[in-house]
Amino acid sequence: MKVVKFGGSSLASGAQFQKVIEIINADPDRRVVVVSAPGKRNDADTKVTDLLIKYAKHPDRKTIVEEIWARYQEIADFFQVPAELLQPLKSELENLPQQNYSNSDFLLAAFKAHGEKINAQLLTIILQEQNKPAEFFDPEKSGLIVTNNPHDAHVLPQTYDRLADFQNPNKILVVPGFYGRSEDGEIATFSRGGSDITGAIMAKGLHADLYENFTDVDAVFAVNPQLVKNPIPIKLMTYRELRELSYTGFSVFHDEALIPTIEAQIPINVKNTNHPDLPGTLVVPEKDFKPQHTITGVASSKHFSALYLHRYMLNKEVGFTLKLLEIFYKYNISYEHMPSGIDDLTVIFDQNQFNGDLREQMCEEIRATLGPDRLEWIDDYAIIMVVGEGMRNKIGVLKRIVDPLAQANIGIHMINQGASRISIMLGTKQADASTAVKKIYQQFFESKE
Ligand SMILES: Nc1ncnc2c1ncn2[C@@H]1O[C@H](COP(=O)(O)OP(=O)(O)O)[C@@H](O)[C@H]1O
Ligand SMILES: N[C@@H](CC(=O)OP(=O)(O)O)C(=O)O
Repeated sequence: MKVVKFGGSSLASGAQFQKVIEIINADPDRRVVVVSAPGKRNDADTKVTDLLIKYAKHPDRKTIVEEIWARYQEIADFFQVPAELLQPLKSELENLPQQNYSNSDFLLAAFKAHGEKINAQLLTIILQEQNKPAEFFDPEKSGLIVTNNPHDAHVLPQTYDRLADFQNPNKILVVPGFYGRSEDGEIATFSRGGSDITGAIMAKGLHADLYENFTDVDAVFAVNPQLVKNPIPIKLMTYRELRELSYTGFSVFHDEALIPTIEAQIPINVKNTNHPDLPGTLVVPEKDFKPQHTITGVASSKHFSALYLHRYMLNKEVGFTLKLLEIFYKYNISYEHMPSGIDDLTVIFDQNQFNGDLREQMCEEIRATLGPDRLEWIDDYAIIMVVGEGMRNKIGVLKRIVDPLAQANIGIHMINQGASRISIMLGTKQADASTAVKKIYQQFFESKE
């Protein structure tokens, strides 16, 4: 059995829905279909999820509801869905402001989730009208239970016990991606792009043989195709390679979605809805992989800040890092990386965690508690990740990475090699990140060296 997930770009219009239905029909093993909300039809378009966020903020603006509904109506018209079958979906959208929510964050989460919920119900209706045994899977009623974080929920283990009950070889289960029911009974979404996570949860919970993730590109490429024209497609890669690259900017697959598939050792096939006959990218466990290139891919992410701390004899001081981590814990801040020297420590954070004067307060407490000789906050921080199982045991890889950066006059603030045996992480200024990625890609995939 295969779980298939279709991203927003694959479901952005009636014509795209038609391709999706052909893909489902082409393989009887495709029995669990996870859908995103309608995405962009062109560069100037707006994703339905973003329209729903606007709607949540201005629930009395009729024009926004009309704009959202028009997206679904266009799809329904393409398939000539009878109006009476659509009315309940339209009412569900219109009645969102009248429902009860425990606070404004859960209200926003519920509005966002309805992009997927209405799309899944619509696809179910269209398939049923075509005499297919489609059934809507309701994450709230069916027990896709997640933590109480309204916009960054995580699946809870009890979900997997319940999902096993949904195995049915005679049905096509249509599942809205992106959300679940929180422990307290409200809708909570995963982080943006999180329908990939739902697909992975369903694949693990229903013991799929393969998780097919359909999107709008032919494969996962060795570099973001928005940075380099026609980059080489990756045919085969490992879970951990994709996880490191997704984490650092390969937005084609959500980094958290790797976890359930790794736990269940289910291969992932990233494919293009517009060219379903192409093989796409197959993501597999390390045991099934033999590297073809020294590096598999290179990515960058620019949303980081760094805290630099200097204190002589740091290496001899028992409990320094413990106290620092306690302060992060108190302020509910997670950190991404912590490279250190004998008297120095750099802590790299996701910038998006710091609102208002939180950063100032936290730094003040660090000063007061730890008395560093120097404390510096660096807002302009990007991370470049060079990833490849093939880098292990190869001599001179670091030289090949840093040479083109030196030639391009790009300063490197940090290098972290060894923690993850299959990646080298570099810190640069945000303005240098894209050029650095292009130069590294050229070095490994275009130069003859
Ligand atoms: N290395 C990469 N390989 C392929 N696509 C990438 C890569 N890095 C970023 N992307 C972007 O990811 C996009 C697909 O992801 P996304 O927009 O989330 O699709 P979907 O709507 O299917 O969920 C592509 O259109 C591409 O611009
Ligand atoms: N619709 C949600 C979830 C999602 O996964 O979307 P997409 O498959 O279009 O990336 C979002 O925009 O974040």
